[in-house]
Amino acid sequence: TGLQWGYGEDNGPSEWHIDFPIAQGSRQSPINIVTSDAVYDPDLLPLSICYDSCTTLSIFNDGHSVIVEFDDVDSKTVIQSGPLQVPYRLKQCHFHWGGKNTHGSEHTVNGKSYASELHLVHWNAVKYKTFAEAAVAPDGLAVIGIFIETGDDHPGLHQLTDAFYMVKFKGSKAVFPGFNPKSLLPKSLHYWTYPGSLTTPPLYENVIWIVLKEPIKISQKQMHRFRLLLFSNEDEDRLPMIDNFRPPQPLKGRKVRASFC
Ligand SMILES: NS(=O)(=O)c1ccc(C(=O)NCc2cccc(O)c2)cc1
Ligand SMILES: [Zn+2]
Repeated sequence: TGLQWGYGEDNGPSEWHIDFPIAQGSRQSPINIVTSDAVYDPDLLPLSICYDSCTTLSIFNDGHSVIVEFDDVDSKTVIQSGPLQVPYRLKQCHFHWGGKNTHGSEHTVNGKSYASELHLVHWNAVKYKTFAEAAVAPDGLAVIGIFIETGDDHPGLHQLTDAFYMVKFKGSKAVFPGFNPKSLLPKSLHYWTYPGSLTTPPLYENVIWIVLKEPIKISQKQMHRFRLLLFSNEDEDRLPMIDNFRPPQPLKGRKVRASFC
Protein backbone atom coordinates (compact mmCIF):
# COMPACT_ATOMS: atom_id res chain seq x y z
CA THR A 1 0.00 0.00 0.00
CA GLY A 2 1.22 3.50 -0.82
CA LEU A 3 2.86 5.77 1.75
CA GLN A 4 0.00 7.54 3.59
CA TRP A 5 0.13 11.29 3.04
CA GLY A 6 1.09 13.43 6.03
CA TYR A 7 3.26 16.40 6.98
CA GLY A 8 6.65 14.72 7.26
CA GLU A 9 9.76 14.89 5.07
CA ASP A 10 8.77 11.95 2.85
CA ASN A 11 4.98 12.29 2.77
CA GLY A 12 4.45 16.03 3.21
CA PRO A 13 2.84 18.76 1.06
CA SER A 14 5.71 18.84 -1.49
CA GLU A 15 5.11 15.14 -2.24
CA TRP A 16 1.29 15.14 -2.36
CA HIS A 17 1.22 15.86 -6.13
CA ILE A 18 2.58 12.32 -6.78
CA ASP A 19 -0.62 10.62 -5.58
CA PHE A 20 -2.85 13.71 -6.00
CA PRO A 21 -1.81 15.55 -9.21
CA ILE A 22 -4.53 18.18 -8.58
CA ALA A 23 -2.07 19.53 -5.97
CA GLN A 24 -0.63 21.50 -8.89
CA GLY A 25 -4.07 22.65 -10.07
CA SER A 26 -5.33 26.15 -10.78
CA ARG A 27 -7.38 26.75 -7.61
CA GLN A 28 -5.46 25.22 -4.72
CA SER A 29 -5.64 26.28 -1.07
CA PRO A 30 -4.44 27.77 1.18
CA ILE A 31 -3.22 31.09 -0.25
CA ASN A 32 -1.44 34.18 1.02
CA ILE A 33 -4.04 36.94 1.23
CA VAL A 34 -2.52 40.23 0.00
CA THR A 35 -4.93 42.68 1.60
CA SER A 36 -4.14 45.50 -0.87
CA ASP A 37 -5.09 43.16 -3.77
CA ALA A 38 -8.38 42.08 -2.15
CA VAL A 39 -11.27 43.79 -3.94
CA TYR A 40 -14.09 45.17 -1.78
CA ASP A 41 -17.32 43.78 -3.28
CA PRO A 42 -20.40 45.76 -2.14
CA ASP A 43 -22.62 42.92 -3.46
CA LEU A 44 -21.20 40.55 -0.85
CA LEU A 45 -23.85 40.15 1.86
CA PRO A 46 -23.01 39.73 5.54
CA LEU A 47 -22.30 36.13 6.45
CA SER A 48 -25.17 34.45 8.29
CA ILE A 49 -24.01 31.76 10.74
CA CYS A 50 -26.91 29.80 12.26
CA TYR A 51 -25.30 27.51 14.80
CA ASP A 52 -27.89 27.87 17.58
CA SER A 53 -29.25 24.34 17.33
CA CYS A 54 -26.08 22.40 16.73
CA THR A 55 -25.60 18.76 17.76
CA THR A 56 -22.03 17.69 18.37
CA LEU A 57 -21.45 13.95 18.00
CA SER A 58 -17.79 13.15 18.57
CA ILE A 59 -14.19 14.25 18.70
CA PHE A 60 -11.73 12.29 16.57
CA ASN A 61 -7.98 12.12 15.91
CA ASP A 62 -7.64 11.05 12.27
CA GLY A 63 -3.84 11.17 12.31
CA HIS A 64 -3.79 14.55 10.56
CA SER A 65 -5.85 16.78 12.88
CA VAL A 66 -8.39 16.76 15.72
CA ILE A 67 -11.89 16.79 14.26
CA VAL A 68 -15.20 17.65 15.93
CA GLU A 69 -18.06 15.97 14.07
CA PHE A 70 -21.59 17.36 13.98
CA ASP A 71 -24.95 15.75 13.25
CA ASP A 72 -25.68 16.81 9.66
CA VAL A 73 -28.84 14.76 8.97
CA ASP A 74 -30.83 17.99 8.62
CA SER A 75 -30.15 21.68 8.03
CA LYS A 76 -30.41 22.87 11.62
CA THR A 77 -26.80 24.11 11.64
CA VAL A 78 -26.00 26.11 8.53
CA ILE A 79 -24.24 29.13 7.11
CA GLN A 80 -25.90 31.18 4.40
CA SER A 81 -25.82 34.51 2.56
CA GLY A 82 -22.37 36.07 2.38
CA PRO A 83 -20.84 34.74 -0.87
CA LEU A 84 -23.17 31.71 -0.83
CA GLN A 85 -26.20 31.14 -3.09
CA VAL A 86 -27.80 28.53 -0.80
CA PRO A 87 -27.39 27.37 2.84
CA TYR A 88 -24.44 25.07 3.56
CA ARG A 89 -24.69 22.49 6.34
CA LEU A 90 -22.01 22.17 9.06
CA LYS A 91 -20.36 18.74 9.04
CA GLN A 92 -17.14 19.05 11.05
CA CYS A 93 -14.56 21.45 12.35
CA HIS A 94 -10.83 20.88 12.84
CA PHE A 95 -7.59 22.79 13.32
CA HIS A 96 -4.09 23.28 11.89
CA TRP A 97 -1.26 24.48 14.10
CA GLY A 98 2.51 24.86 14.49
CA GLY A 99 5.16 23.56 16.86
CA LYS A 100 5.76 27.21 17.79
CA ASN A 101 3.45 30.24 17.81
CA THR A 102 5.30 31.84 14.87
CA HIS A 103 3.57 29.56 12.37
CA GLY A 104 0.77 27.02 12.09
CA SER A 105 -2.02 28.65 10.10
CA GLU A 106 -2.65 27.62 6.48
CA HIS A 107 -3.77 30.94 5.06
CA THR A 108 -1.41 33.85 5.63
CA VAL A 109 -2.17 37.59 5.51
CA ASN A 110 0.47 39.77 3.83
CA GLY A 111 2.93 36.94 4.54
CA LYS A 112 2.01 36.72 8.22
CA SER A 113 1.27 33.29 9.66
CA TYR A 114 -0.85 32.80 12.77
CA ALA A 115 -0.26 30.16 15.45
CA SER A 116 -3.26 28.14 14.32
CA GLU A 117 -6.31 28.13 12.05
CA LEU A 118 -9.79 26.71 12.72
CA HIS A 119 -11.74 25.30 9.77
CA LEU A 120 -15.54 24.96 9.90
CA VAL A 121 -16.49 22.61 7.05
CA HIS A 122 -19.92 22.85 5.40
CA TRP A 123 -21.58 21.16 2.40
CA ASN A 124 -24.38 22.08 -0.03
CA ALA A 125 -27.18 19.82 1.16
CA VAL A 126 -29.70 21.63 -1.05
CA LYS A 127 -28.19 20.17 -4.23
CA TYR A 128 -26.42 17.03 -2.94
CA LYS A 129 -27.45 14.08 -0.80
CA THR A 130 -24.16 13.41 1.00
CA PHE A 131 -20.94 15.23 1.90
CA ALA A 132 -18.98 12.83 -0.34
CA GLU A 133 -21.20 13.75 -3.30
CA ALA A 134 -20.94 17.47 -2.53
CA ALA A 135 -17.17 17.22 -2.08
CA VAL A 136 -16.70 16.45 -5.80
CA ALA A 137 -19.07 19.20 -7.02
CA PRO A 138 -17.93 22.73 -7.94
CA ASP A 139 -20.46 24.39 -5.56
CA GLY A 140 -20.28 21.57 -3.05
CA LEU A 141 -18.29 22.84 -0.09
CA ALA A 142 -17.84 26.02 1.93
CA VAL A 143 -15.18 26.30 4.63
CA ILE A 144 -14.87 29.15 7.15
CA GLY A 145 -11.28 29.78 8.23
CA ILE A 146 -10.64 31.54 11.54
CA PHE A 147 -7.12 32.61 12.54
CA ILE A 148 -5.98 31.80 16.07
CA GLU A 149 -3.26 33.68 17.94
CA THR A 150 -2.05 33.33 21.52
CA GLY A 151 -3.17 35.77 24.17
CA ASP A 152 -5.84 35.55 26.83
CA ASP A 153 -7.54 32.30 27.71
CA HIS A 154 -10.49 31.43 25.42
CA PRO A 155 -13.42 30.26 27.61
CA GLY A 156 -15.21 28.60 24.67
CA LEU A 157 -12.24 26.39 23.83
CA HIS A 158 -11.74 24.73 27.25
CA GLN A 159 -14.43 22.10 26.64
CA LEU A 160 -12.44 21.05 23.57
CA THR A 161 -8.86 21.22 24.90
CA ASP A 162 -9.99 19.44 28.09
CA ALA A 163 -11.17 16.54 25.91
CA PHE A 164 -7.95 16.14 23.92
CA TYR A 165 -6.57 13.54 26.36
CA MET A 166 -9.31 11.17 25.07
CA VAL A 167 -8.05 11.44 21.47
CA LYS A 168 -4.29 11.62 21.95
CA PHE A 169 -3.58 8.80 19.50
CA LYS A 170 -4.34 8.47 15.78
CA GLY A 171 -7.64 6.65 15.25
CA SER A 172 -9.05 7.45 18.71
CA LYS A 173 -12.60 8.79 18.88
CA ALA A 174 -14.73 9.85 21.83
CA VAL A 175 -18.33 10.89 22.37
CA PHE A 176 -18.32 14.67 22.69
CA PRO A 177 -21.78 16.12 23.34
CA GLY A 178 -22.87 19.68 23.91
CA PHE A 179 -20.11 21.65 22.20
CA ASN A 180 -21.17 24.65 20.12
CA PRO A 181 -18.57 26.19 17.77
CA LYS A 182 -20.57 29.44 17.93
CA SER A 183 -18.44 30.14 21.01
CA LEU A 184 -15.32 30.21 18.81
CA LEU A 185 -16.45 32.98 16.47
CA PRO A 186 -14.74 36.39 16.67
CA LYS A 187 -16.75 39.60 17.15
CA SER A 188 -16.52 40.67 13.52
CA LEU A 189 -17.71 38.46 10.66
CA HIS A 190 -15.85 40.57 8.08
CA TYR A 191 -14.29 38.12 5.61
CA TRP A 192 -12.24 37.53 2.51
CA THR A 193 -13.61 34.99 0.03
CA TYR A 194 -12.08 33.16 -2.95
CA PRO A 195 -12.53 29.90 -4.91
CA GLY A 196 -10.18 27.19 -3.63
CA SER A 197 -9.69 23.60 -2.59
CA LEU A 198 -9.41 21.21 0.31
CA THR A 199 -5.99 21.87 1.89
CA THR A 200 -5.34 18.15 2.43
CA PRO A 201 -5.61 15.23 0.02
CA PRO A 202 -7.79 14.60 -1.97
CA LEU A 203 -7.30 18.42 -2.50
CA TYR A 204 -10.60 18.65 -4.45
CA GLU A 205 -11.05 22.11 -6.00
CA ASN A 206 -14.62 22.51 -4.77
CA VAL A 207 -14.37 24.85 -1.82
CA ILE A 208 -15.75 28.36 -1.44
CA TRP A 209 -13.31 29.75 1.13
CA ILE A 210 -14.54 32.32 3.65
CA VAL A 211 -11.60 33.55 5.76
CA LEU A 212 -12.53 35.81 8.68
CA LYS A 213 -10.36 38.90 9.11
CA GLU A 214 -10.50 39.00 12.90
CA PRO A 215 -8.44 36.33 14.70
CA ILE A 216 -9.52 34.77 17.99
CA LYS A 217 -7.11 34.50 20.95
CA ILE A 218 -6.35 31.39 22.98
CA SER A 219 -3.89 31.01 25.86
CA GLN A 220 -0.43 29.48 25.67
CA LYS A 221 -1.71 26.64 27.90
CA GLN A 222 -4.59 25.93 25.52
CA MET A 223 -2.16 26.04 22.57
CA HIS A 224 0.07 23.50 24.34
CA ARG A 225 -2.88 21.08 24.64
CA PHE A 226 -2.99 20.88 20.81
CA ARG A 227 0.71 19.97 20.76
CA LEU A 228 0.10 17.01 23.11
CA LEU A 229 -1.91 15.30 20.39
CA LEU A 230 -0.05 12.69 18.31
CA PHE A 231 0.10 11.83 14.60
CA SER A 232 0.92 8.26 15.70
CA ASN A 233 -1.19 5.46 17.20
CA GLU A 234 -0.44 3.55 20.43
CA ASP A 235 1.83 1.02 18.67
CA GLU A 236 4.04 3.50 16.77
CA ASP A 237 6.89 5.78 17.85
CA ARG A 238 5.42 8.96 19.35
CA LEU A 239 5.07 11.71 16.72
CA PRO A 240 3.75 14.99 18.17
CA MET A 241 0.91 16.39 16.04
CA ILE A 242 2.45 19.77 15.13
CA ASP A 243 2.99 21.69 11.86
CA ASN A 244 -0.03 20.00 10.24
CA PHE A 245 -0.47 22.87 7.78
CA ARG A 246 -0.03 23.17 4.01
CA PRO A 247 1.91 26.27 2.88
CA PRO A 248 0.27 28.92 0.65
CA GLN A 249 -0.30 27.88 -2.98
CA PRO A 250 -0.07 29.93 -6.22
CA LEU A 251 -3.03 32.27 -6.77
CA LYS A 252 -3.00 31.56 -10.56
CA GLY A 253 -5.03 34.63 -11.41
CA ARG A 254 -7.77 34.17 -8.83
CA LYS A 255 -9.44 37.23 -7.31
CA VAL A 256 -9.85 37.58 -3.57
CA ARG A 257 -12.92 39.60 -2.61
CA ALA A 258 -13.39 41.44 0.68
CA SER A 259 -16.77 41.87 2.40
CA PHE A 260 -15.47 45.05 4.04
CA CYS A 261 -13.60 48.17 3.01
N1 LIG B 1 -8.48 21.57 5.59
S1 LIG B 1 -9.87 21.68 4.81
O1 LIG B 1 -10.83 22.44 5.59
O2 LIG B 1 -9.62 22.19 3.48
C1 LIG B 1 -10.55 20.07 4.63
C2 LIG B 1 -11.89 19.86 4.93
C3 LIG B 1 -12.45 18.58 4.78
C4 LIG B 1 -11.66 17.54 4.32
C5 LIG B 1 -12.28 16.18 4.15
O3 LIG B 1 -13.46 16.00 4.43
N2 LIG B 1 -11.52 15.16 3.70
C6 LIG B 1 -12.10 13.81 3.57
C7 LIG B 1 -12.96 13.69 2.34
C8 LIG B 1 -12.81 14.56 1.26
C9 LIG B 1 -13.63 14.39 0.12
C10 LIG B 1 -14.59 13.41 0.08
C11 LIG B 1 -14.74 12.57 1.17
O4 LIG B 1 -15.69 11.61 1.12
C12 LIG B 1 -13.92 12.69 2.29
C13 LIG B 1 -10.32 17.76 4.01
C14 LIG B 1 -9.76 19.04 4.16
ZN1 LIG C 1 -8.42 22.35 7.42
